[in-house]
Amino acid sequence: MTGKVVEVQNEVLSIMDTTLRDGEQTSGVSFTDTEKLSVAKVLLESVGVDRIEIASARVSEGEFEAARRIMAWAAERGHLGRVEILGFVDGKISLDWINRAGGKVINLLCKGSYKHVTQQLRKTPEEHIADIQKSIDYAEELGIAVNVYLEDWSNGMRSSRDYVHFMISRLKEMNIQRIMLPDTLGILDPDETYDFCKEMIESFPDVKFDFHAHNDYDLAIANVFHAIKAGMRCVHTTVNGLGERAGNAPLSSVIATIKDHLHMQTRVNESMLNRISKLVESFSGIRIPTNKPLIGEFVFTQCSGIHADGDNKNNLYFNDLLPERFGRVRSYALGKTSGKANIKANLEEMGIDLDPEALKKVTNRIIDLGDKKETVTAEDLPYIVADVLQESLEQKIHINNYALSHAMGLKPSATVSIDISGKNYEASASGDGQYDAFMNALKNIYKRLKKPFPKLLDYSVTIPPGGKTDALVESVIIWELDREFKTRGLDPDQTAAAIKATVRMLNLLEHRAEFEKA
Ligand SMILES: CC(=O)SCCNC(=O)CCNC(=O)[C@H](O)C(C)(C)COP(=O)(O)OP(=O)(O)OC[C@H]1O[C@@H](n2cnc3c(N)ncnc32)[C@H](O)[C@@H]1OP(=O)(O)O
Repeated sequence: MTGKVVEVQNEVLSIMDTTLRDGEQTSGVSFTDTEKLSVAKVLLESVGVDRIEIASARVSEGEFEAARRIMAWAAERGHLGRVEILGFVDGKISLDWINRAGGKVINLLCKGSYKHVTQQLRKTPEEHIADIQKSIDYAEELGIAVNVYLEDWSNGMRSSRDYVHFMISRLKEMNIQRIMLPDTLGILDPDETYDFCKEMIESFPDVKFDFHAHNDYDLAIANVFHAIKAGMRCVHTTVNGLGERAGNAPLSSVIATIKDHLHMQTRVNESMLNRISKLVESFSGIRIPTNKPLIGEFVFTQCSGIHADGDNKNNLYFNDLLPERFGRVRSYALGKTSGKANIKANLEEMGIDLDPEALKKVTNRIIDLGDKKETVTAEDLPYIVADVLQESLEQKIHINNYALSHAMGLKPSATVSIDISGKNYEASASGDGQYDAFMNALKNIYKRLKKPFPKLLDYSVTIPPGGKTDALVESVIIWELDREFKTRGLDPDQTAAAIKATVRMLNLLEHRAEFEKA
């Protein structure tokens, strides 16, 4: 244990997640209405953020349909006040759009800097206030609640502070729930964030403020931290930090920072953060970097042997950031920096017990492979062990033959003949692609034999840089059967590489069953 005594404050901070509005403003990202509805459901009901922003008014028919479906669901589930839509100061246009979609809260995009109001809208501040008042009056008629974004507020605080004060002193007299302060271009540093937020809170103690960070200097999390220190009680996030340019403050990091560094609470269920990250990764097509805090593939993987050794000795490297909190598990990487403790942990996980001499030999072989830039995965271990110990790990499963067909206008098909422990089995199937057809044929055989077949979770193909079409292609497939595991295949042909990774998986399952029996 750290031994640090911290006082957890009872006040609960609130989170407004804008993955479905600002997050979708990531270049190349566009969610379908069904994807938006799924993310909205998980965010509000499983993750437990307080509010979500789901769309900008006027954007498109698709955006309207998504907003309409989410609002219909929110009405059924009693969440209407938690779902917000950004709208513009454009008379009745945005409000009518939101009303037709069933929306009950508009986040009205107003100007937070003198430059923006005078140069973009070409209005005086008084004219802008008058237009905002008209929107608010119309919102009231429609029964729509209003929050106000002061767009470009951070720039406004630097270059036209009087204008910002003028706006808020007028807005606070209007029928507005919250004023949302965005660092629209991500220009702030933590000290400025603190000072600007403090100034707002001290000057307008009765106003409810939100702080909205952007990550252009990689300071979004630090700025959120300082905004809360200055007294902000609601911050905006996006899942995986999606958002325009460098993105917004990532939900998972904000939640962990609030809990572990500010010792405050939110209503968010930490154990769901990994799930929502994966969902948004798959819907957005934006891969999570492997080293992205809390949600990246390798952030709970110890690479250094010394750390693994310390974990075995009274948990010497304990810290608050336990993977289990976020629905994840710690793993130990294999490579040239893994010592025997790392390797032992992996072997134990697979049920393999080696004497110290054998363990040393296996460790040296893994270090050798790492030096040659080879990727070593836990699933390679039985092969390395067998090789080093000069036993050959029997290949129980061989592909005898396969034929794949791909013809324009016809569904791809595959015929597979496979040898399992000396017996031949054959099956044919069609699929969406040649590999899919191959997998369907294999699954038919496994179904017939009543053998478990893992779920394919992820499939990635890497070709060496340079675009040589005859070069080796590496296919890495992530499977799930009780737990996740990974296999690789190398071949100049992409489908053949995937088939090799699949055969390796089948053999591993056979050996795993044996290890588990032993
Ligand atoms: C900080 C943020 O992230 S805010 C994000 C806001 N969201 C979006 O912009 C995404 C969706 N936007 C859109 O689909 C489009 O921009 C639309 C539908 C809103 C408007 O489209 P268009 O009519 O083609 O205008 P365009 O996209 O060029 O926007 C510029 C116009 O918006 C006006 N404008 C800018 N800010 C605002 C505002 N807050 N309220 C009202 N009008 C505004 C500009 O003055 C300009 O008007 P002008 O053409 O009369 O000079």
